[in-house]
Amino acid sequence: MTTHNHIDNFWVFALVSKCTQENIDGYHVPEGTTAMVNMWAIARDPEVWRDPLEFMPERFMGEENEFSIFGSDLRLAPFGAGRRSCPGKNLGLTTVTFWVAKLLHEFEWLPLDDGGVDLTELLRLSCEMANPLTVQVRPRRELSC
Ligand code: HEM
Repeated sequence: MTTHNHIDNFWVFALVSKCTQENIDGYHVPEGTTAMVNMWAIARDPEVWRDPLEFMPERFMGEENEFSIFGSDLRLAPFGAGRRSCPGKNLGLTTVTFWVAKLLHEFEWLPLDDGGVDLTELLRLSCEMANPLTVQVRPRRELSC
């Protein structure tokens, strides 16, 4: 199913998950339909996020701008939502900074060419790098086993 509007997508998800009706915003949704949330579109919608294309990490700070990572605020759902949301979210949240710090601390990351990092996107089921980043990784110290 395609939707003409990403806000619709937002609501389609909420309604389909209740499985109570077949006609949503003029679209016929047959029973058993798998509905995907278009997070890419939601994240770029100025009706959902102020200046969506601006790099503003502070938008996620403070109570006023706080979003729920636990699935009740679908503007951002890094761990999914609802009953099948990620059971590892607390482990992920508490350890992801550690893993990134560990990788930077233990290894030197060198580009394979001088082309820089190409952030061109390739939108599939998730948003991938169109040209994968290839790097050479060198341990910063002798590894002991
Ligand atoms: C930053 C780290 C992580 C992110 C961003 C992440 C994200 C996700 C997402 C988006 C889903 C799909 C949820 C849905 O279908 O609505 C998922 C499912 C799942 N995740 Fe994670 N995850 C992370 C870490 C982990 C960890 C550390 C574990 C286990 C130790 C884990 C175990 C699972 C499992 C078992 C599912 C399937 C749940 C189900 O289908 O009922 N995840 N995760």
